[in-house]
Amino acid sequence: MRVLVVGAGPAGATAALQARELGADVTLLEAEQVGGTNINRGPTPVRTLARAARLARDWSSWERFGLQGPRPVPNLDAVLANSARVARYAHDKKDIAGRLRHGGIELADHLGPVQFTDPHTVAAGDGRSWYGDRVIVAVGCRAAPLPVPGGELALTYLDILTLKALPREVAVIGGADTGCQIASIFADFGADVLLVEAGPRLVPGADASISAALSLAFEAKGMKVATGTRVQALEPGGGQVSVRFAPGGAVQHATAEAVFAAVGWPANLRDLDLDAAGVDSGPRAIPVDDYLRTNVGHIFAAGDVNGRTKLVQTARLEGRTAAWNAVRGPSRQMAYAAVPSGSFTDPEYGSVGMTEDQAARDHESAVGIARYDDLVRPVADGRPDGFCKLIADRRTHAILGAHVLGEYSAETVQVVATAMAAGMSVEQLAEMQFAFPTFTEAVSMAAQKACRAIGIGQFPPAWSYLGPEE
Ligand SMILES: Cc1cc2nc3c(=O)[nH]c(=O)nc-3n(C[C@H](O)[C@H](O)[C@H](O)COP(=O)(O)OP(=O)(O)OC[C@H]3O[C@@H](n4cnc5c(N)ncnc54)[C@H](O)[C@@H]3O)c2cc1C
Ligand SMILES: NC(=O)c1ccc[n+]([C@@H]2O[C@H](COP(=O)([O-])OP(=O)(O)OC[C@H]3O[C@@H](n4cnc5c(N)ncnc54)[C@H](O)[C@@H]3O)[C@@H](O)[C@H]2O)c1
Repeated sequence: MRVLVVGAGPAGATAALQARELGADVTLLEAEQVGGTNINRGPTPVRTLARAARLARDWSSWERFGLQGPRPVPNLDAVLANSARVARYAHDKKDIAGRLRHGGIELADHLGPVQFTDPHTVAAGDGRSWYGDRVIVAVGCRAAPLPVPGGELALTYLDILTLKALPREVAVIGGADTGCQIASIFADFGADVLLVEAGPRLVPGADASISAALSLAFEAKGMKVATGTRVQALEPGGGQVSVRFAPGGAVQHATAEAVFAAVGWPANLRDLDLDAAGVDSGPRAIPVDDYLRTNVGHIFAAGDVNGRTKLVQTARLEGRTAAWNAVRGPSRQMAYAAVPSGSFTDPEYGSVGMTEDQAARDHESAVGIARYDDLVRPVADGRPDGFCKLIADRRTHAILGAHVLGEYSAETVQVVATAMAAGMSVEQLAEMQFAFPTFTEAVSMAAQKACRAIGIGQFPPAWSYLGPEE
């Protein structure tokens, strides 16, 4: 069997490896460089940048720890070179392309966008074409343009990696995961930051408690946050960009040296010519069934392109699942109940499973909240602002979700994700030992509190908790 995989990000590269492992002849076609958004442009270099910004900001806490010294000054060229170094690591040190080829996968990269010419054939601009008995589309997404007058003046996350100087005033439009990340990085580098989100709260898909706490934390470090207001226009003037928006209905103009838009993440469908393959798509994604099949049975769509969850870890698992179903027939379904995710904003946030509002729709739920300042480690590390909220079903005691704001959020929710995947009950989680002193102890405390709310388990208040019980 011949399997064609289009796009070599985490979804496509994993799909190719899995299909090859199952014995298929595999061709992997990539417009640019193996690694996709993940390694080349998005999480990997931007996370490295966030680390530099965070180190710069940590200077403000030195005094509390009895340390003295001048404020560090970012050398932007060196900061960006380090981000590029980490992104290159996967290519230079791990040699992903070499390993794919060594594993027997025919890899054709730097092709420019390829397109369908019929339901089994994909062609590149140089005239070459490839046949597949099965085709896995894994072309990912891109930053949406800002659809307002002057929208072309806005930069995107891609432009951060080629900046020539750190802007002193930054406006970020779109306050979901990408926008919050960009805003937080520039704030930590010392810029004045305005963050504008059309929805009623930052990160509209997050648990409401995370959105509220994140807004407060951003404002506490000097950022301006405007929610419930859509940017209406951008205008140039005097080397700056003026941003028009209308919080509460009254029109306001803010100026910034640099404006970044993070207003959506539609799929890379433009160049694919899906019509030639008979594949139905919406404007932003290719719909798939639980086996990741499109409406055309032998064509699958994995990763961001199918619009389900837009995360690296899901892209990888969807790549494996699509390849399995392509080679062995539709026998593996995707499940999304325990997908952990986390941001590298300052403060970080992370989540897994249902939000409290979602849980309340179908469950009689109980909530346990552990505050970071009730634990030793966050206080010792000078990061006492944060919490872990754990949601459980009162009747079945199943763990429904967890939401964490503060240091190491993504690592902390991973513990809960593992417990959920293992089918543990909330009391089993509450009985577990957690290493001391760690941030993950928040999970233990939140689970014990959820048990107390349900009325199970007879847990005493944690011995180190000295304040009044809520
Ligand atoms: C700034 C930023 C930060 C992020 N941070 C995180 C994070 O911390 N954690 C997380 O889990 N996720 C994060 N994400 C999301 C993550 O990058 C994506 O979910 C992930 O990369 C999706 O993998 P994919 O394989 O579906 O697509 P991609 O990684 O986008 O790969 C798709 C590949 O297809 C290629 N391609 C496109 N069109 C064609 C064509 N016509 N022909 C051939 N090839 C084509 C592209 O060149 C690309 O290499 C972040 C995204 C951004 C933008
Ligand atoms: N750390 C992570 O895991 C991470 C980081 C970045 C992105 N991602 C993923 O990538 C995907 C894309 O995220 P994203 O944040 O780029 O896009 P998004 O589509 O999730 O959010 C875009 C935001 O822009 C707002 N918006 C749209 N038009 C606006 C306007 N005119 N004015 C003000 N606000 C406006 C929307 O209300 C929305 O909240 C998401 O699924 C996300 O989970 C993950």
